[in-house]
Amino acid sequence: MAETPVSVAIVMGSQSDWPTMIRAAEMLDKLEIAYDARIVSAHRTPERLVDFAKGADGEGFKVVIAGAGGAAHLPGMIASMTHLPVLGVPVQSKALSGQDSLLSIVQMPAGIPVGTLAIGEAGAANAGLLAAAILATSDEALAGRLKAFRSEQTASVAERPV
Ligand SMILES: Nc1c(C(=O)O)ncn1[C@@H]1O[C@H](COP(=O)(O)O)[C@@H](O)[C@H]1O
Repeated sequence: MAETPVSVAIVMGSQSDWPTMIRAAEMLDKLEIAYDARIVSAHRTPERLVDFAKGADGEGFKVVIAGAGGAAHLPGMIASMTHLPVLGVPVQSKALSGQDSLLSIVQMPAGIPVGTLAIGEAGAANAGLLAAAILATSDEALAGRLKAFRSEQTASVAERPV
């Protein structure tokens, strides 16, 4: 059987971002999308960042999910070096509760977009779902799994709280 191509890269600025970014990974697992998770930092590993961003297309990735906290330059720097869609997840920082992460990711200059999600775990989960939605535009089986996920979610919401 042919191996599933690894179509999503999940990158994060630090190991400490993983408890947030694992929510994206869990969503991709649920939808049977193969991914590779890596630590890449614009600040601490600049050469790794350049190699990753310039090589992402060649590696076969179709979507990049990039999470970072604080002075979160990672998603924008990746976006500057690849034409692949980049989904930015603002990781909740201790000092400013992720407001810093959000503003540094969302305020991109026109010309280099980063699709910015909400702060924290909900944003990471939605980044996984948005990556799935992008891939589903050219993958009918995945579109079916995404629709099934939505239906199950709808069915799981009770009509009354008690
Ligand atoms: N924002 C960035 C970048 C970057 O943007 O390249 N690299 C690391 N970081 C962030 O620094 C925070 C603290 O990192 P540590 O916990 O390792 O001190 C993390 O949320 C990480 O994403």
